[in-house]
Amino acid sequence: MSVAVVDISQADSNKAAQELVDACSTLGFVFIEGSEFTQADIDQAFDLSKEYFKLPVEEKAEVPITPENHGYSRINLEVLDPENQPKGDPKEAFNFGQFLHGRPQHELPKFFESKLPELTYLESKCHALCVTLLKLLAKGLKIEADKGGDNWFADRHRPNEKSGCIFRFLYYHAQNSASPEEQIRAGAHTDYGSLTLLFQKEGEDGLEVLSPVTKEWTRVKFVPSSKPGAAPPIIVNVADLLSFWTAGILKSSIHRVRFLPEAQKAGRDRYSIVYFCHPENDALLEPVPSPIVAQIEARGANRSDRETITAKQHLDKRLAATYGWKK
Ligand SMILES: O=C(O)CCC(=O)C(=O)O
Ligand SMILES: [Fe+2]
Repeated sequence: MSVAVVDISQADSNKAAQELVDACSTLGFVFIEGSEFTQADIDQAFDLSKEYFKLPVEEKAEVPITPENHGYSRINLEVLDPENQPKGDPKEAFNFGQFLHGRPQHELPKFFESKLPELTYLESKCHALCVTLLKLLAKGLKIEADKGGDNWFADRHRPNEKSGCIFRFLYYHAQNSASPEEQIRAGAHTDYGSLTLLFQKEGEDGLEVLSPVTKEWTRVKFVPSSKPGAAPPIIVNVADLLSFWTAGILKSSIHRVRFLPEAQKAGRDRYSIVYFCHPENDALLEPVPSPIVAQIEARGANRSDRETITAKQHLDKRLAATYGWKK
């Protein structure tokens, strides 16, 4: 099963909405073309990330990761798949919490303090793209106009309301071991929020999705840009809350990062950049008023007798499991 490419700049927004819902309800991963991102934006983001990871560890670790999931995560700290990967993932990361009034609401290493305008620009562009996609998804799910219509998800993702959104730089070190478990760089997992944007570089593939349709691992290969100056198509995946909200119609698929033996042998590094979009903390995870979702609900999914929790309550539970924080 290959990953569909959806052009969100096409004139017929109903067609784009339908294509997006089709991709999100089958593989749960899709390439988005026609966004506002330029190649220069992407280059700027990766340059910043590389400069940071090159710093001495004391400088990177000026702000270590907190239970809120903000800060520097050293190699092997994150355990995404504890059963198969008890040692943790061989990767480093820096997570920026939601940007409000031009900065994340937590301390930053000095290096990032000096880069706030660039970081704010990139983060807000990521959030804006997620809102555009959430509007298309609401359109494709035919959410009733008098219940919020195309804005139903967007109204629960307002940029200035507190949320668990995370902008993340990732660095997978070269590690030239051929053992199969060392090829797995990010253990199999699903994402916690509503939608995830993923930027990867040409020649640094590695992402694999477990297709809910074929039950096989599918490689998400880099797709080059088709328009000069535009960013290459951006990988977007459905995360847990959007799946929960739609009674499983949109698929939050299991994925992982695995280096192929060639990349492993060549001792190649990999950098990726991820934006985890989350709903506002107080958003209730109640079923969306879509006739398509209602049909599934009638068959028993997301039963209404289940307690309705908020996005924040859901996130706290997931983080406690991933980093082993005792809550
Ligand atoms: O680095 C990647 O390509 C994927 C990372 C990922 O899935 C995650 O951080 O949740
Ligand atoms: Fe992920």
